Formats: sequence, C-alpha cells, structure tokens
Amino acid sequence: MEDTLQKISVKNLTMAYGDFVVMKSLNFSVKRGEVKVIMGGSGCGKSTLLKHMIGLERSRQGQIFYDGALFDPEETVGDSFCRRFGVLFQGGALWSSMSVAENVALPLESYTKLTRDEIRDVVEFKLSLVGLAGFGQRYPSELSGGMRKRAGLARAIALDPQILFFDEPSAGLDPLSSRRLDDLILELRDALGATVVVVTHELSSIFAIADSALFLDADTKSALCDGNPNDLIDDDSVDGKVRNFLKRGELGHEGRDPAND
Ligand SMILES: Nc1ncnc2c1ncn2[C@@H]1O[C@H](COP(=O)(O)OP(=O)(O)OP(=O)(O)O)[C@@H](O)[C@H]1O
Repeated sequence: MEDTLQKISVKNLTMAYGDFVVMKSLNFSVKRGEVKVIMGGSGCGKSTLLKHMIGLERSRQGQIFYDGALFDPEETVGDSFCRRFGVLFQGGALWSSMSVAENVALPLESYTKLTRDEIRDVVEFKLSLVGLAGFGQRYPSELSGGMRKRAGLARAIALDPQILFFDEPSAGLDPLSSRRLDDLILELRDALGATVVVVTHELSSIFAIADSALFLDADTKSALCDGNPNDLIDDDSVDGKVRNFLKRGELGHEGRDPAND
C-alpha cells in the first residue's frame, strides 16, 4: 500500500510518444489540498504529464497512485472518474450548441440521479461559484474568453471532484482576467477542499497560486526541482535553469523559455 497522506504519488513515470521519450522516471507527489504547479519551458512535457495523470495517455513505465491506490487508466470512463477528477482544458471545451447551463448540467444528467429541479439548482449554484450567476442561458459564443473558462470550470466542478486539473488556465486571457482566474482557483480549492494540479508557464500565476511547483526540463527529460517557487528562486542549491526561469518574472519577461537563450 502507498502512502495515503499523499493525494497523488507519481512513481518512476516514463512518458513517450513512439520512440520519442518526453520524460524519464519522474517521481513526485501532491499533498491533499495543495496547489501543485507543473512548470517548465515550451514543449518540455507539461500537458503530456497532465494527460497521463488523467488517463488520456498510457505511461511507458511507472505508476500513478491516487489516495494510495494504483490508478488504472482503463477506469477513466464512468462515474468514479468523473466524480474524482474535474478537468479544465485550455479553451474551456464547452459544447457550442448548448447553453452554458446545459453544458454544466451535462455531467449531472449523465452521472447522477438528481431530478431536473435539483440539477437546475446545482447548476445555478456552480455558476454562482465561478461568478456567472445569471449567465446560464447564454451560449458559449456569447461569452468572453475568461467567461468561457469560468463556464468550463463550473462544468468541471459540477460533480464536486476531489482533484481539479487545469491546462494553461491563463492562456489567451488578459492579465486581469488571468488574475481573477488564479483567485478563483484558490477559492474553489478552499470551497471544495480539492487538490489542484495546474499546468502553466505563466510566472505571475506560478507565484500567486503554487504551494509547490515541479519544474520539468526537456534537456535532461527530468524534473529539476519540486518546491515552493518563493523558496526555489533564492535557493542557491536549486538548478540555475530553474532560478533563471523563475526570475524572468522580476525582469518582466514572463513566459520566455530560458532554454532558448
Ligand atoms: N501526440 C503527440 N505525438 C507526438 N509527440 C507529441 C504529441 N504531443 C506532444 N508531443 C511532443 O511531446 C513534447 C511535449 O509536449 P507537451 O505538449 O506535453 O509540452 P508542453 O510542456 O505542454 O508545451 P507547451 O508549454 O508549449 O504547451 C513536445 O516535444 C511535443 O512536440
């Protein structure tokens, strides 16, 4: 049995596409209730790792444990998966032919036995949690990019998941909307008591939300460090590549990949 104090444990995970190895023997864990950021330069494997963690890709080697139990990607359909994981993909991934309320209602209709009225109440509540009360009848095309993400988030939390995954939540958002989404991520973590995994290379988000951050390095195909970004930035024992990446924020060059310098 694995350590159940950890919500997520990743052990010796090797990820590859065909012959191309993305990461070798990755080891890290995520504590219950923490916000873990997966960071690193473009193309290092952040989204690939997230896909492995939610079962969209199969590992070449290694295992992922949730609450100490081995994760079987074959189980990624159906009730237990949807209840455990809430995923917000980059564009919000809403159905354009459905209203926002219908989008949020979808997982409730599929995976619960709630009545229509109960579903309507839950949908209204989830929309209010993400600041979209009163927008349920709108269609995704009638929302701004930030609102679409929040609508996607309302759908992701429809079933009160224990773990929330975000893939580049700030992508395509102006700095203020991005900041609001960061605040919302923390509020939802507290409201749901959820554990949160966020893929991002946005320095402002990393410093705003991460309890700990894992830095993936494409050159060595490994994680160079795992810790609180505020500690990592001043720690001389931390790989210079990581500190350089984190210091880009102070220099006002967020998002640049130091590997390309
Ligand atoms: N389906 C795929 N087939 C083959 N190679 C892939 C596939 N998806 C990603 N890759 C490659 O795997 C590596 C990691 O990609 P990934 O999208 O995980 O990086 P990332 O860190 O999320 O990048 P970004 O920050 O630019 O989104 C890249 O070299 C990419 O070209």
